[in-house]
Amino acid sequence: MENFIVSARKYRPATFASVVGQSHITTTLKNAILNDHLAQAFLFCGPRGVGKTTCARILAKTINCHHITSEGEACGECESCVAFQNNASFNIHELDAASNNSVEDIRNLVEQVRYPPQNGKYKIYIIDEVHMLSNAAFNAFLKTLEEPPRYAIFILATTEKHKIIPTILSRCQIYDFNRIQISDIANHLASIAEKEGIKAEPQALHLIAQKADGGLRDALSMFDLIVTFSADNTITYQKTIENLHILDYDYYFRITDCLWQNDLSQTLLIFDEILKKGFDGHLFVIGLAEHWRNLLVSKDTQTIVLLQTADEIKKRYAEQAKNLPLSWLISAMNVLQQVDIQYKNSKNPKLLVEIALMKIAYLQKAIELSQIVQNQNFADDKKKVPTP
Ligand SMILES: Nc1ncnc2c1ncn2[C@@H]1O[C@H](COP(=O)(O)OP(=O)(O)OP(=O)(O)O)[C@@H](O)[C@H]1O
Ligand SMILES: [Zn+2]
Repeated sequence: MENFIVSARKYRPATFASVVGQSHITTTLKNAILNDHLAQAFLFCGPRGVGKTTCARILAKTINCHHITSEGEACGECESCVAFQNNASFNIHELDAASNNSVEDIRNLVEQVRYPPQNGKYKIYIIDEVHMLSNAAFNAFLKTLEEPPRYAIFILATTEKHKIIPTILSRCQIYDFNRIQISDIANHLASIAEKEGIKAEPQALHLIAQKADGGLRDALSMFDLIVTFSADNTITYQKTIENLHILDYDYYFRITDCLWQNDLSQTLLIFDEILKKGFDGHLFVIGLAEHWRNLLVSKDTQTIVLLQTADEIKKRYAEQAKNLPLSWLISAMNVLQQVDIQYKNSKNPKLLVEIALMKIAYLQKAIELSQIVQNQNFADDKKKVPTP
């Protein structure tokens, strides 16, 4: 049987151009390479799995390439590039500071820095999770970082920039990596699915992208998980919600319809069904609030761009949003927001949500009633004879 290679490894970008969603960084790096304006110490900051190590490796490969392209990319064919691609280059050293954070580990690294590269121009040292280095290790490293030999380049990476001491920060050029946009992740997954001959429903890929919360590595792991469970090489919406234990959008659409139509009993039954399926009540409240936020942005042709979901679902949002007045949506969201705040301290959170749903189910009646009262008062005022 063919060995299964996880997608995150198989599809690690080999060029700056194939890095998703970090063009502010890749463009700057390419320009620095083309203008021969490289810093000697970089700090790559940002959430997990967004391309920090990937960019560090591409940078390492590119600056040692013998035929850098006019776009600032490595040629991928020269001796140095081939060595990098086969993990056989002596010019790249990676240290995971999460597990090698002692003074000894850093001393070994500093010792290596003294030897110039035998082939190629630069030796690159990538120190991942650099915030995990012990204080003593940091101090042992500072001197080297301050006066590195000309051929040495350090790329420090961290998910927790605030833990990096100012003396290190001030010596590095700092690059902040973004969380990757849902649509960019979904498109990337779609292109991988195509290469792998996997049929994937766009809605399913959007769902994975949403759940990944901006991290491409996490998105790829979820993608692999669903493929593994799928006997027929397909990724459907249904399989995705089951595997990732996500509440089906359909519940939010249905409960919103019931609430708007004052159908309290159906609303409570749906909520009960959701809890019985093992979903958390608080997550349901947050999910419903998000659903209404999506309805709100769908009401306006300008804000609809803020709706990051598959086209099919977009149509459904637009359809539901059409029937719901803005005033109702805003009042309903206010009620829900109170539940969100009170949920954690409530002794009976289920009842808290039920009461909120009851209030919302009668919101329209309350709005109508207050309008009737207002109109009545207005009519009464008009009838009043002004006092002389
Ligand atoms: N921006 C991106 N574009 C394309 N693929 C990406 C990107 N970010 C992450 N990946 C995928 O996720 C894998 C892991 O990414 P990488 O190791 O570069 O993340 P990282 O930001 O260094 O994460 P960590 O902080 O956990 O070390 C890559 O092999 C690649 O498949
Ligand atoms: Zn090359």
